[in-house]
Amino acid sequence: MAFPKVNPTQTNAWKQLTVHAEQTRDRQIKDLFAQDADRFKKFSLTFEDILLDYSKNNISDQTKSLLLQLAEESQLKQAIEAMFGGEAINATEGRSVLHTALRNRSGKPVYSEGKDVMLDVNGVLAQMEKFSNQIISGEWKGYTGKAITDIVNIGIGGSDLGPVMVTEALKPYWKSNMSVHFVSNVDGTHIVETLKKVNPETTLFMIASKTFTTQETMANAHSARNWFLTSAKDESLVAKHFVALSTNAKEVQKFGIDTANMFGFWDWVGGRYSLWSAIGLSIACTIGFDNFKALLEGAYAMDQHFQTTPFAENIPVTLGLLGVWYNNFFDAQSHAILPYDQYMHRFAAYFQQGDMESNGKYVDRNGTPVTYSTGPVIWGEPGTNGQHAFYQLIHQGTKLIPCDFIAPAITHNAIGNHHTLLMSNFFAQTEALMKGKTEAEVRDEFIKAGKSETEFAPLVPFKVFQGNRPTNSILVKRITPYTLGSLIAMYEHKIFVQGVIWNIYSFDQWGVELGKQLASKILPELETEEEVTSHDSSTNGLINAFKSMRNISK
Ligand SMILES: O=P(O)(O)OC[C@H]1O[C@](O)(CO)[C@@H](O)[C@@H]1O
Repeated sequence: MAFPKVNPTQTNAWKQLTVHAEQTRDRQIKDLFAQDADRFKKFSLTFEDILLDYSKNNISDQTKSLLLQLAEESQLKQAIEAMFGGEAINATEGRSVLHTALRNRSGKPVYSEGKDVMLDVNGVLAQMEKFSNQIISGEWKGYTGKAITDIVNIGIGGSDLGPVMVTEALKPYWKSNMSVHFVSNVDGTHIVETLKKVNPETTLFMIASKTFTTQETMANAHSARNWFLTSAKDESLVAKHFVALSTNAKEVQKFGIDTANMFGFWDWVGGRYSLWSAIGLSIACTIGFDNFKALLEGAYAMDQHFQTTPFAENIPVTLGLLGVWYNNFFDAQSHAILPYDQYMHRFAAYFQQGDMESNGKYVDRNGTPVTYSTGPVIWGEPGTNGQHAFYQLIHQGTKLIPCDFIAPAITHNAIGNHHTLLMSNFFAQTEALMKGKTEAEVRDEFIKAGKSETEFAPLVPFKVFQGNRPTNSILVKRITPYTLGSLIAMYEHKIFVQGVIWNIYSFDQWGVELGKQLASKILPELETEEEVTSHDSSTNGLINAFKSMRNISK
């Protein structure tokens, strides 16, 4: 049975949190530390090699217990059971949500609306294992008998961002004879620039698309096929160089890929949750199947933690509730993800889709517009680059931006003292954001530097930091396939927790449809030279200006 639809604002916890937020708005996090020597111990959690320190937040025991009460009143427990139990919780698409089944390493069945899906899941994993071994060992040959050296994954959104993020994050695990490239944008530049780097004799194209109808992906796939055939000349050779990762066998066949070269998945895998499925084939062929399996295992371990750990010690639940606290009671509009690990440079971009496509909804599960704020804007860049770009606003701007700082204790590249330098910044930033710098401290600094009152007085206000900016620190031992799997699953479940509390459907994405519909209406209009009059004056004006600009003879 589906979990109940609870309007969060009608819960007792929400009402109490509203009052509590008013009373604690000006509370200083640094004072909370001064009052409690055990604060770090109290507000940090460990899971295997992951430490979450959430003590640098504007929370007390009372805040935590009210947030936990909100989770209870929102029926989060039932919602978690409904998801893992394969209920059709993606109601607007009539589907269950079972990316967790893709990494179920328990050997136990998982049911999607009554049917065990594990036979199919394990079947595709076996197919991926065999294939990735053939590619990496060089046993799979291209049309001139040479081994594959380059993989080009053609996909967009969830069929691109996950594989890009994971292959980048796990670069130290790449097999030495293999390179991977990603083409997503329909802008011809993306495919053209990629094709310049590869050789048709040694390149394998993975056409990654759940639906196999996505305009961008199909356009890129056709261009890649034409480019390949210019060299190979013979259509039958496509089989050696093109595979499909999809749920849609009919469209795969229509494109000309033999279904023997198709790696399937199912409609209960959301695009933005699909890197664990056949969509992860580019990952498996780059880091090897053993490492891909470790990624799944790390995610499975986090799934277990999420499913079985009491909410008070549950990492995704804690992160989700903290996000709700700032989003709904402090008007925070965005949330920054800041990995202090260069390899994780696409992590924030990955969760931009993961979070914003999931929780960017203004209609609740009853079909009624919500009266409260839902998903935040997710953004971020790796430290320390972000420090020299946008941290100014986080430290001294007018907006509250809760941040997650993520860093490994052990680097994959121990060169000089780089990692110690990096980590000193990691620790300093969260301390600075929390403590700030008072006027008295600023004045004291000037005085110690020998400056006179008349010299420094005008500068004082600019050098004050209010502090009290909340952060989570996520410290991991090392970024391994296993730990990365756990971290990704951690954020996936955080998103789920928030979607449940906001009473929205986190697993559909109707908001991307309107633009697609209008683009397909405009496309034929761009293919003629006729003046366009069917739109508003701005759109007409722009289209007509474009037509005249592109016409070089005019
Ligand atoms: O895998 P497909 O079907 O090509 O879809 C790609 C992406 O398009 C979307 O449907 C909408 O942007 C995403 O949810 C999805 O990840």
